[in-house]
Amino acid sequence: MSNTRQAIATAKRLVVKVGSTALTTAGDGLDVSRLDALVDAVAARVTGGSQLVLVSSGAIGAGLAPLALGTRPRDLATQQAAASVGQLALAHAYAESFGRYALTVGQVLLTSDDVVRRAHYRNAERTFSRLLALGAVPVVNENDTVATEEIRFGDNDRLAALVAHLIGADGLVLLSDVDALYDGDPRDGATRKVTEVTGESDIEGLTVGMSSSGLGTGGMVSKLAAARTAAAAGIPVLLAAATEASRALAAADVGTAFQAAGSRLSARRFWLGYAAGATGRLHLDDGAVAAVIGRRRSLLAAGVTGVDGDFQAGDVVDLVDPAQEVVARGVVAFDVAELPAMIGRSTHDLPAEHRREVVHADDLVPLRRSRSMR
Ligand SMILES: Nc1ncnc2c1ncn2[C@@H]1O[C@H](COP(=O)(O)OP(=O)(O)O)[C@@H](O)[C@H]1O
Ligand SMILES: N[C@@H](CCC(=O)OP(=O)(O)O)C(=O)O
Repeated sequence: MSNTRQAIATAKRLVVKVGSTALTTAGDGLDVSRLDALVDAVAARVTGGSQLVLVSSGAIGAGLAPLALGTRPRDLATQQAAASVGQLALAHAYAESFGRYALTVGQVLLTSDDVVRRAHYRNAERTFSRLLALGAVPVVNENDTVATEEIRFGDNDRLAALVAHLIGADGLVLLSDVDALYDGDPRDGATRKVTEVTGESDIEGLTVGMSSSGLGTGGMVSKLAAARTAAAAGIPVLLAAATEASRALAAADVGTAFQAAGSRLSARRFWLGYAAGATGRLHLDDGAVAAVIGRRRSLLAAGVTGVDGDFQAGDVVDLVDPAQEVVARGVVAFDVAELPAMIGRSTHDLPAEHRREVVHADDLVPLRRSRSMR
């Protein structure tokens, strides 16, 4: 049994995310028997003393049949209408199902603003901690009915990773219709199951694709990204089939386990690296990349080769290497209009009011993949 599976089996605080494909079918909408089976597994952990947040997709899928929509709509307005109908059905089904165990559920519908803006992030944190302290099971989804194309998370895998860090979870379980990560899309024939991911070398060269069902959104791409985000932030992750939820929550040898990086990122650094929205980009030369990523130094104007976007001092920006890969994120100390006159110049050549770091090391989170997973 891996350490990761053991950590999840004994986690005191846990986030479990279930995908649309595990709960709904296009023709029939919500499948209450599958939902009940999931709740059986989850309720066992809660009655056993764990605090658990359930992130559940399925609102759009559950709204299709009642609205006589045959397949998942492509346009946002119809998706929002389906989610409006489906979320009610979903919340009702969860309340009934957890009720079998005398457990109370609380619905939490989040938009990306609730985590992207730091003050809202803290507010969401308080809501979760109060609900958990009161013994309720928070059931989370994106607030699809009001989310516009621009502000959407779009996939609940990322939302689940963000919530896991937000509540200080000791584990994240991603449940889907597929039972593990494979080295290629299992629909394409012979593939090898990946059971343990301990670092980048375990996922290099994998072919990771989109959803097969037409109901799910991000496919394995978003699951892998979410698993890596959580693991990099110090949270062990297990990806498994929803039909094996009980076993997955009890350390059985199922699914793909993602080992957590040694240390847990602080709430502020996690928010900065993974939750905040970047409003611009700073382009770095190789020397600056080495200083910022390798030696964890502040970014100086001398190593910046270009800027784009529309940002002000205090905003979050992406730091991009010469190959255009985002290697870090940080809080920029200057407005976009101030930087063109400064870039490429040594700090001592700059006027006194500009003689400081462009991004201070304390406000910078490296994202480049190294031996550990980021
Ligand atoms: N390398 C891979 N390993 C496993 N599944 C993959 C891979 N590439 C693509 N997939 C597809 O991803 C799907 C799961 O994603 P999705 O349908 O979005 O699930 P959910 O609704 O649970 O979020 C699987 O059904 C599978 O067809
Ligand atoms: N918020 C949407 C689901 C979005 C989503 O991520 O779906 P999935 O890929 O099935 O987890 C809904 O409830 O229909």
